[in-house]
Amino acid sequence: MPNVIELKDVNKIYGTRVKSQILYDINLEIEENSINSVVGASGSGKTTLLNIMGTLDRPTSGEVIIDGSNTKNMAQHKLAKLRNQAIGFIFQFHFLLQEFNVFDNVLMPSKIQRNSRTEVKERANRLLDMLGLYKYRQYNVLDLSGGQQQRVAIARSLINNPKIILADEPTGNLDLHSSEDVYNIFKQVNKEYGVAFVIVTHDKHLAGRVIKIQDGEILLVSPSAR
Ligand SMILES: Nc1ncnc2c1ncn2[C@@H]1O[C@H](COP(=O)(O)OP(=O)(O)OP(=O)(O)O)[C@@H](O)[C@H]1O
Repeated sequence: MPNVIELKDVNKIYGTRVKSQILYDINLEIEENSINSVVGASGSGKTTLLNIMGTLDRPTSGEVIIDGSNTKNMAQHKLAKLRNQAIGFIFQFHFLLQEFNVFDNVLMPSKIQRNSRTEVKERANRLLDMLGLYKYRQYNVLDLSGGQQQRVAIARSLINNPKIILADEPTGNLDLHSSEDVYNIFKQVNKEYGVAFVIVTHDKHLAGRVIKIQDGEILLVSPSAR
């Protein structure tokens, strides 16, 4: 299987005067169509790692290759385009726009791309249908439950047909039932759309290959459970 993300000798140091190294020599490959869970104690560097994988943050040294493109010397606007095309993001707090309805929130990341409007709208409807949200299309996002709001965020992350979804504690704010719902949706999306998932989680709901981080280093990588 080709890799959709490759990290080569990635180090991350925060601070200029007082330096604090957060990641040490990370080498990691994320295969197309795979599910990966990133676990580790609080402060071990999980979010930093995910942000670097998503090109939201740059490593201090090392290389990040996204879908075959090395991002090391990539101009900011090219990087933004690659990120928007290849990666969908899901966060613990969904960051939905409260002044827009469900449908428009799902469409939001597609505004930057030059895709056909009709196609994008059809895709949004299909995703909302798959996620059991079609009848809420016109609702204001504030009128939905926490679990439903997170499902809107999942639909939004899929609108540009990404190869990769990066999810940072996507169920951190949800009850057990809604959390199970989210993981089942991830498995379904992975199967139907072939999207690779990297999920930072504290949950017992580990899915797929487990990547354990300790003090900024990869402690172990389990084989894929699939
Ligand atoms: N922008 C920043 N500047 C300086 N230090 C930072 C910055 N972002 C994160 N850190 C530090 O890096 C370390 C790792 O943080 P990170 O958020 O990656 O950990 P985490 O494993 O995701 O933790 P948690 O499970 O609590 O979310 C922490 O000590 C944090 O304080």
